[in-house]
Amino acid sequence: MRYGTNDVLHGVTFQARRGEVLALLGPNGAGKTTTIEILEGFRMRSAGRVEVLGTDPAHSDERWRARVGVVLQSWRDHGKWRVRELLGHLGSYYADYSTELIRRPWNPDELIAAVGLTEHTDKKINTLSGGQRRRLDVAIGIVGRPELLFLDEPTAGLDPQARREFHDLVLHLAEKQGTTIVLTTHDLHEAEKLADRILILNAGRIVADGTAQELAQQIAGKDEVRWTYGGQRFIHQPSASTPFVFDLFQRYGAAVANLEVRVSSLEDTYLSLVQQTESHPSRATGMNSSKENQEEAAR
Ligand SMILES: Nc1ncnc2c1ncn2[C@@H]1O[C@H](COP(=O)(O)OP(=O)(O)OP(=O)(O)O)[C@@H](O)[C@H]1O
Repeated sequence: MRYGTNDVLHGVTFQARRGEVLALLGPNGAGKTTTIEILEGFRMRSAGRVEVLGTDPAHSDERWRARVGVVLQSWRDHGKWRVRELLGHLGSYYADYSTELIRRPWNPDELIAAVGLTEHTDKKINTLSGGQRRRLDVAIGIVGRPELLFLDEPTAGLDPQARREFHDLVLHLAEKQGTTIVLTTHDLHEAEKLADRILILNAGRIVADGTAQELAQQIAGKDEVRWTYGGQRFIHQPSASTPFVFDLFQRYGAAVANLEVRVSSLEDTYLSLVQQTESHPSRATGMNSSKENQEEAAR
């Protein structure tokens, strides 16, 4: 993707599998929204090949659009409509695309309950709070029971309870309804909790691709063991913390006090990957762990 003379995506290559929750992480301006807008068919790419549900989104039709759900970063419209009225209306566009397997649209009352807006069914949209509005955005995105759902920072502005309910909804859609979900987020815990696979983008390049555990393994030796012995404080970063701690106790027994083992978190991995590729941009593709990407790099 190029804006004017500015290349903002460079060789971004990945695949989302059916029923998978894929999270795109990356600092501000990394290219997450641009990537998903290209996949949604909202933005024309400058070059490259894209296939979504078997179709190039740049040449998609209504039938394809009915199978895709989109929750944008912000969407302000229809302020005077009421919640149920708007969902009923938007849902009606999907009725023609109902199939034996996927009944479209989602019943408005069931959908409203699923996103936790039952108390606000008859409220005008411009009277909803920011978080209630975000729940409605999600309802609008899934009203057509999409096979593939794009969520751009879906939980920004949600309170902890709404966030948890939203997580349950995403897991339900993926596990029970087989919906493929591609989401962007700045919340690493959210990515870890929801995503089967995480892509980290930095400055328009994929710098990592794998499960949270695989990404953590790429940054080896980051566990931190802290303890005190004889009144002195020690900190060590062993390559494997369990044998290290075992050895520590074998040597010093109960004299080891205040023991803490801090296992490297996705946040550590993320920061480390982003910092490494900032100082050594050429390392970016080498950090890519997915098979497809390694094959792509080899080609
Ligand atoms: N319409 C546009 N014209 C020119 N440049 C753009 C346009 N939209 C985005 N960009 C640039 O493309 C790059 C990627 O932006 P994008 O919005 O995809 O990032 P992001 O990872 O989604 O960021 P954020 O986390 O802040 O939402 C940025 O450098 C941005 O300035």
